[in-house]
Amino acid sequence: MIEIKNISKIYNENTVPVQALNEVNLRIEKGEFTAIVGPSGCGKTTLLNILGGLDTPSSGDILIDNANLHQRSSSEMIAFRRDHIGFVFQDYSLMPVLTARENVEFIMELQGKSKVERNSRSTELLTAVGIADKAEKLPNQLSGGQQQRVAVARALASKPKLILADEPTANLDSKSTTDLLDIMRQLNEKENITFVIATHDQRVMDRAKRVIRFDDGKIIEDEVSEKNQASSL
Ligand SMILES: Nc1ncnc2c1ncn2[C@@H]1O[C@H](COP(=O)(O)OP(=O)(O)OP(=O)(O)O)[C@@H](O)[C@H]1O
Repeated sequence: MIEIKNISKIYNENTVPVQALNEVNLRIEKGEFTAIVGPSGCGKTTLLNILGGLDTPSSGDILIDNANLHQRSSSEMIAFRRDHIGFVFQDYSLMPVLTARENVEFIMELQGKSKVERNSRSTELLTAVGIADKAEKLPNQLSGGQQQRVAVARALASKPKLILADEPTANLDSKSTTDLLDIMRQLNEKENITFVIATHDQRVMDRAKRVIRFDDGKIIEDEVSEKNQASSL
C-alpha cells in the first residue's frame, strides 16, 4: 500500500545542514499497526510529515496505492490529505472554539457533506471512542485523554485509509493510554485502517503489530510481533 523508496531529507535552514532521513526504504501494507521508534532527533516526525504530505523529501519517492504522493499539485495534495489521511498529534490540536462534535465534523464540512450526514457520522465516531456524552463540550472542558479521543474521532471523519499519529500518548496517563490503544487497535482490526505511530512509549510498542526502529535517519531494526497480530485481540 505505501512504498517508501530511497527517501532522504536534508534540512538546509541552518548554517549546518541536518540530514534527518538517509535513504530510507520501507513498505507498509494495508492494515498494519506499526510503531516508528528511536531516540529523539532520529527522524520519526520527519518521516510522518513526509508520509502525510505535510513536508517534501529532498530525494526519493513515496507511492501510496501505486500513485506518487509528491507528484501532486498543492491543491491535489490538500484534497488527498483531506480525503485519505487522518492525523493525530501529541498536543491533540483541536480547535478550541469548536465543540467535540464540531471538531469531528469540520473536515466533513470541507468535503461538502450534508448536516444530517455529518451529524450521524460524528455521533457514530464519538460513540466509537467512548465519549458520545461529551459531544457538546469544548476542548478545555475535556481531560487530555478525552481530547485525544476527539482527535482520533476527527482523524477518522473522512474515512481515511491511513492514520498517522505523532506521539499520540505522550501527554496521557496510563489508563487513558490503554483506552486509546484499545480504540485504535479495534479500528485497525474492524475497519482495516492502517496506523503508523511515531512514539517513545513502550506501551504503544507493546501493542504494535510491527516495530520499526530508527537511528540517525536510518532504519536499524524492523520487527513483526507475532503475539500482536489480529488473532490475539
Ligand atoms: N524544520 C527543521 N529545520 C531544521 N532541522 C530540523 C527541522 N525539523 C527537524 N529537524 C532536525 O531533523 C532531525 C530529525 O528530527 P525529527 O523531528 O524528525 O526527529 P524525531 O525522531 O521525531 O524526534 P523527537 O522524538 O524528539 O520528536 C533532528 O536533528 C532535528 O533537529
